[in-house]
Amino acid sequence: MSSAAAAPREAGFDVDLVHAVHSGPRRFDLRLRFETTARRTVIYGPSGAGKSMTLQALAGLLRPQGGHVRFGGETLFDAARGVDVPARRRGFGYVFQDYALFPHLSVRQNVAFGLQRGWRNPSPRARDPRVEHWLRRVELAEVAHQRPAELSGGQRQRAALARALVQQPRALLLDEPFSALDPALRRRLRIELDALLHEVAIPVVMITHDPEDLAWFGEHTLALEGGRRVDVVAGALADGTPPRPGPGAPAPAQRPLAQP
Ligand SMILES: Nc1ncnc2c1ncn2[C@@H]1O[C@H](COP(=O)(O)OP(=O)(O)OP(=O)(O)O)[C@@H](O)[C@H]1O
Repeated sequence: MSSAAAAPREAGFDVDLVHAVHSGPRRFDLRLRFETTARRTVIYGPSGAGKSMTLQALAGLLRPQGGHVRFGGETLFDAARGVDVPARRRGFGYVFQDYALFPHLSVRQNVAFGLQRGWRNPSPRARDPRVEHWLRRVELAEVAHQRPAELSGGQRQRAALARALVQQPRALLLDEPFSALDPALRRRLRIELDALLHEVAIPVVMITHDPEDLAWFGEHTLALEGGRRVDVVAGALADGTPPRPGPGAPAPAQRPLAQP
């Protein structure tokens, strides 16, 4: 269904970030270089490591002071050459930590917003087949008329994913996708997300501080601390598979999309 599914398998990131921020006497320096062609890259580290800054730089939501961001050989940002492709034109889906759904819009309008070019609200009466497809796919068709406040935490996450995926992104950027959920729900939603990612088959970069996310999704892991890559963070390896398998996770092919 998506052009994203046709993305070349070798499509990957080549990233070199140099960025410093100051807050009073405190200074934080991000110096991060990595390349990945993995389907699932997890940037893992404690609070304040620079994970959000990194993800925002990939998305085009933050303009680093130096370095470059390339995807599939295309330069999206290059400080030296003055290249900075706007976020909208990078072709990435972004799911925010708190999902950033519009509270005054229905679920259907929120998903349709992913297709908008401007800031006008999508019509509540419009029925775009791409929107309807994703509402069905993430099992939100029944609640499509409801507002985000009337959804469960899991449904809100699925609405945010649908809004990101409806635009047929060539990669998906996930900011701590489970942190807003209680622990019992996290496991179920990891299974759901895993199944969805298998289906859309586009590269995913996830940032997290949760070792369980690493175990589930860390095909390629970058451990980050104090704005730098490190070899080990809380038992995770810096450049490869996490040290232990998922928590009794079934094989991917057996993982169903859980019911709401
Ligand atoms: N606009 C800013 N001004 C000053 N300092 C900032 C700014 N944005 C981020 N920082 C600092 O930069 C560092 C990295 O922030 P970042 O949000 O990337 O961390 P993180 O790893 O995503 O943390 P968390 O897991 O808590 O979200 C932190 O020390 C933060 O306080």
